[in-house]
Formats: sequence, C-alpha cells, structure tokens
Amino acid sequence: MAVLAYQFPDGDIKKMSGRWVKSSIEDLPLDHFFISNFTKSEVFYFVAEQVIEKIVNQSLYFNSSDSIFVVHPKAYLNGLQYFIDGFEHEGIQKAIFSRIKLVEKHKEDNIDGIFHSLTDRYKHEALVYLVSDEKFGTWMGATPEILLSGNQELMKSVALAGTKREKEDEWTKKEEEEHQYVVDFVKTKIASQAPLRLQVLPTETVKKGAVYHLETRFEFSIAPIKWNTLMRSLHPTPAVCGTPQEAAQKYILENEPHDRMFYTGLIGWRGKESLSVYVNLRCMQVVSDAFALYLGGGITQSSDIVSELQETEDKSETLLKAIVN
Ligand SMILES: C=C(O[C@H]1C=CC=C(C(=O)O)[C@@H]1O)C(=O)O
Repeated sequence: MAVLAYQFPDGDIKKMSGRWVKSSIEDLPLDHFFISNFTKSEVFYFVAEQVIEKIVNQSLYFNSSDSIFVVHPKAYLNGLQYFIDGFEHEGIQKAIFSRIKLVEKHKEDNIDGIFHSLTDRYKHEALVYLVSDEKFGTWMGATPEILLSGNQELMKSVALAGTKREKEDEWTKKEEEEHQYVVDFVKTKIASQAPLRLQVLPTETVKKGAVYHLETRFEFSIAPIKWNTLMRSLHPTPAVCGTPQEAAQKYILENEPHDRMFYTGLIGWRGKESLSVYVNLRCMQVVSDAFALYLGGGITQSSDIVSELQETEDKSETLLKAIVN
C-alpha cells in the first residue's frame, strides 16, 4: 500500500494511503506533499485516497538490504581523506561527504511506534515523515532543515550548518567557516529574486535532535510566482552539497560510494497559499532487515577525518533514540 504520514513542526499528525505519482520539479502540481532525490531527477507527489489510523508493517514496501551499499568506518575514513585530497585540484572549498550506517531491524520492530516516537520527540523542531511505495521502498526521517517556508506575507529560509555535540563546546573556526558558506549562498540566491524586506537574523546556536547547530534565519517577502524558481535555485545549498555548487555536486556524485536517493533531497508541501519545503536530513531507508541511516557532514580542507566520522555518529542518535526505544 502506498503510504504517507507526516507532522510539520507544531502541526498535527497526518496518516494516509493513496498513490505516489512520478513527476518533475518543474511540473509539480500545487497542493500536494512531495519528495525528491538529491539531484531532483526523481520527484514524486502524493495523491491521498484514505485517512488511516495506524501504519501496519505488513502494508509497507521494504527493499532488500542487499540494495544498500555500506562501507566500514575504516573505509569511510580512507574515502574521506581521498575526498579532501582532491579539493585543491577541483577548486572546491567545501563539500558534504556522507555514509550509510546499518542498524539491525527485528521482526517485532513496529514502524508505526518508531514514527510516533519521532513525532513525540521532535514535535517542535522537525518535519517528521514516513513514505512508502513499491517504486522506492520505505523512508522515514525527522529533518530540521527548512529550505523555504511561509506565505505571501512572510517567507523564511534557514542556513543550518556547523555541528557540535555538547552545548558547552566552543565553535571552531572550521564550523564557523562552513556555516558562512551556506549563509552567503542562501543570501545571494534570495537577493537575486528581488524580495521585499530581506532580513538576515543574527546567527544562533540551536539544538536539533541529538546535536547543536549554527543557524541563521532569513525573513523576507516574495510573490508566489517566484516561489518555485527560488526553491529550485536554493537547492542544493552548501549545507548538503558544497561550494562552488556545481563542482561540489559533480564531485560528490563521482566520489561517494552510494546513491543518496532521498537523503539531502527536497521534501514537503507546495501549495497555492503557502509552502513548507525541507531538505531531507536525519533520514533512513527501512529495508527488509535493517534501518539504513544516511549521515553526512560538511568537509573543508581543515576537517579532521576522525572528528567528521564522530559527527556522523552523533547525528545518527537523532534517529537511533527512536529506533531503540
Ligand atoms: C548533511 C547533514 O547535515 C547538514 C546540516 C547541518 C549541519 C551540517 C554539518 O555541520 O556538517 C550539515 O551541513 C546531515 O545531517 O547528514
């Protein structure tokens, strides 16, 4: 059964069965929930048919775990060093490198229960969702990263990059730098659409799931006719791709050992009156006997590879807390 369940921050939980329809980012119909892959070459929107009470494991589509390409942490470290070593030659200042962490799934693991654990935990701070279809299997996540959200009066975007585990840890120069790449990129893309009243709010430290991030919020007003163009030009930001954007995207596609699929793609609602579009982070593919967690981090020439591996482990706790409970 094709399923969609979601909860926007401070919103109600919705669960429904229906159909996932393949589309393109240019032709997405309004007033539908949609999801795309990282490169936006695979886009699906949902046509709801029936409200459902409970998500039943047996009604979901699980791909086989053989389809997931996982590398051992040691191979990840070697891959990451190789990734950084190529930056100079490719003229890259920052790029995101990701990995997949597999967590065993037991027969008794109840997907509906995990979804509710996520909606309870991240009620105020994330778009929590579950999507399932025979075309792409089952994906779940709790993403804190708003790409574009608002209405005709007030539109928001957010630069979210730079991660630490403990509140009292100092922000390093590397984290501040990687955050600034995102701020500069988002500001340029918004400004190029000639918005009204663009405000860049002071950068703050925010807790999102199991970790702390640097966050800079943008507020402005922009005509609905420009929403789709702005959404497409903002994604992928250097929070999930890199700087310069095109070179970083090419480099990621050539060097990451797995296909990101929905991880770092777009997800959310595009309506006539409002939109609420997120970047799909802190997500996992639920396969036949495992949870495949997609985890990444912003890499610069000053990255320490062991700390970057640890950062992906820290980020994994956002989902692990819900899986293990
Ligand atoms: C790419 C991810 O996080 C991004 C968002 C916030 C902080 C990030 C960082 O500090 O590296 C990443 O840019 C991920 O969670 O997989």
